[in-house]
Amino acid sequence: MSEQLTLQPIDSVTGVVHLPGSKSISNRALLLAAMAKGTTTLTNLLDSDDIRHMLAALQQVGVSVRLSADKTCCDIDGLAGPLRGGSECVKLFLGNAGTAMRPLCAALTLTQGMYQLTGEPRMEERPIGPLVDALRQSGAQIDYLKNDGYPPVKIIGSGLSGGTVTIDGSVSSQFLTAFLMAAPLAARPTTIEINGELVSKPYIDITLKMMARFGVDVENHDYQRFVVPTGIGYQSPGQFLVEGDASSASYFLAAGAMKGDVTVQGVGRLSMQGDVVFADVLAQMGADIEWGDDYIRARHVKPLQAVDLDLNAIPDAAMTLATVALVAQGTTAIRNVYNWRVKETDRLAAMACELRKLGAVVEEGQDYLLVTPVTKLQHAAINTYNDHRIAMCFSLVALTGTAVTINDPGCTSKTFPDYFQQFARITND
Ligand SMILES: O=C(O)C1=C[C@@H](OP(=O)(O)O)[C@@H](O)[C@H](O)C1
Ligand SMILES: C=C(OP(=O)(O)O)C(=O)O
Repeated sequence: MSEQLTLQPIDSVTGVVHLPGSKSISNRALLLAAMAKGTTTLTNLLDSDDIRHMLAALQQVGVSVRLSADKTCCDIDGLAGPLRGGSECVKLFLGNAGTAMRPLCAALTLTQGMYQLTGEPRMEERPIGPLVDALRQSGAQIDYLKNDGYPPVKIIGSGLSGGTVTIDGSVSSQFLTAFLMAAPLAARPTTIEINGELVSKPYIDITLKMMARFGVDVENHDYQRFVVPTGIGYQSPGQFLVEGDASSASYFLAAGAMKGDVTVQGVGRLSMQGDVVFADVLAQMGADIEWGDDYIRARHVKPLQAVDLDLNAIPDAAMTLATVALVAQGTTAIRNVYNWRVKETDRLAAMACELRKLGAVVEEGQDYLLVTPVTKLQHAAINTYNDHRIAMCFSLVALTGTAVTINDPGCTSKTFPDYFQQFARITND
């Protein structure tokens, strides 16, 4: 039987949490630094499974990386161009890291090598078809090794031609992010047209800001069309500080809003991550929120009220709202989150199932979740489906006056290996 962690009811939470580095920024920074001219020193790099997979893959394709003993500081000697393969087929295992699988799939088409990209069983159920379709329009040779539209894939690098391509933006923004980051090294400039409504838009802002930090400016025509120049190539910015992870911040901010006073250090009003607006959601519910340049403080000052929101822009932090809803007055609606179904697990089904075990009243729609609390929740053992965010979200149940058992708490290693230690540090019981 896998490990379990039982959290007893928590009276209140107080304290300051120094956030680990952002997953989204860490993996983008590593790949951009690898293709850039010059050496980049990354600080506050996240040390977690997703980043480990990206680092290992980069080392397998010719990138020299020097990691500090605590693995949060990293020097990367850029290749001043595409990654490198050998004459043999290189097998890259990428776990369940979407931010490694999708961007590397695009970047490796620029090389002259041959690669197989594989991952955990769940990765084989997470789509990659829209990205492969777009890359093929630019001349890439990619084959599916098992099921059409899904990893594992085989890439025969031969470069990207550039020109105009169309990409489906309705399932994951990571497909567009991946293409954008590869496009500056194509033979000609690329115009990317978006089919369907682009989801998770703020992640594209992260991509564009980071590409700009590495010297490449992309034209964004209202998230419908992007024009990427060639010929400039990526330039190392020298030093690059990775912001704290705004999705990881959501659990601590939620805890403060529910029952105490918590400050997260490492993200604030200057953040490039869309997920910081989760603090505005908490403010709308009645929490007192204070913004600094690189901190956010959340305080409970009165009972929280339910909200009804379209959270397509912040799919990861939106999950946190599902457990905050357990103490809000009224029915909380989390809308337009269809793509929860294609992430670490089917998150709409999983959240609905586990919230019901606690006694909450839940309606699961095709792309929404309605959560209505009950006066007294019941203790339950929460299945986490190998989904770090389910484990972290349900830790908040301990703030409702009910104990909660988290099955397989170690699954937080995807993005936040010591989450439960950090959570324990802010609890007063
Ligand atoms: O680009 C990124 O860094 C991410 C984009 C989002 O995915 P989708 O675009 O698939 O929603 C998010 O859920 C994921 O955790 C990280
Ligand atoms: C969806 C997530 O991960 P990935 O980067 O693998 O898509 C997540 O971290 O919630």
